[in-house]
Amino acid sequence: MSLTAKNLRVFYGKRLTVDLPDLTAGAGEILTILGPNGSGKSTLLKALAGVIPAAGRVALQGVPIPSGALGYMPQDSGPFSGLTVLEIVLLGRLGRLGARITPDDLAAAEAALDQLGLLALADRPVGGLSGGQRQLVFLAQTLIKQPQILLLDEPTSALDLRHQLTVLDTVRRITRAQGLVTVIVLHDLTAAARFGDRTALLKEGRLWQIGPPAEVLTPASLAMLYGIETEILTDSAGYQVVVPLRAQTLERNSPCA
Ligand SMILES: Nc1ncnc2c1ncn2[C@@H]1O[C@H](COP(=O)(O)OP(=O)(O)OP(=O)(O)O)[C@@H](O)[C@H]1O
Repeated sequence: MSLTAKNLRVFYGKRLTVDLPDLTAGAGEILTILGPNGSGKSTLLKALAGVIPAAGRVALQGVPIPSGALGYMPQDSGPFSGLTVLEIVLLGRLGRLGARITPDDLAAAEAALDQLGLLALADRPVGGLSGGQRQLVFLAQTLIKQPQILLLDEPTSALDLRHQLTVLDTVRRITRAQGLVTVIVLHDLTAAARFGDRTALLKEGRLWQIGPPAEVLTPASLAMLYGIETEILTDSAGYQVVVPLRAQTLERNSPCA
């Protein structure tokens, strides 16, 4: 099973924001998407998820992605209702919920909450949670869909270090065990090196480099992409650790300037 995108192009007005001739991600693989602010990462993920208009073709095994096969977690999951954590997570099964919630639905929701350490919050209104807790709740909602394709936009941006590890470990375990195609937008280069099988570097909406993290996350590529000097170390498990040393001066015409 593989996810393919061919000639994917997204325009905001007249501006070509994402232009990707060819991108493939395989089953059991985690593809991380990296790039500076404004380089088009979220737009690419939205186009893959089909939530914004895009030219080109996105397919799972050669056919359009069935909606039930897709688990997409956007960067912002608000606005927040008065629904409880359990209710929000159950909404992830909306496509399968019948006229009533079955014991299976409840068991699946509780298992997803338990997996992310959220069971104690089950009856709390989601609007009263911290940003990190809400991020975990919406991840649980995405996972309970049991999708074949997992598209996660900065899923750990609000999380403390323990929860970052828990979430990325969980996502990796599920990806491997269930043969999911997982695409994650991240800003954390070290996390991308540790949890990604391949890394795609986006530059001004184009796929600038793609490959195993050890090949694409080099001081030279990071200097060109982000305008930073870095040192790349290796941790005791053999993963790269990217240490930012200093930033070069931003150019006036950089995408985020
Ligand atoms: N709805 C929109 N309408 C018009 N332009 C948009 C819209 N959303 C994003 N853009 C622009 O498209 C470009 C890419 O935005 P996108 O959010 O995809 O970048 P990103 O790489 O995810 O950035 P970040 O790292 O800051 O989240 C930016 O220049 C942004 O200003």
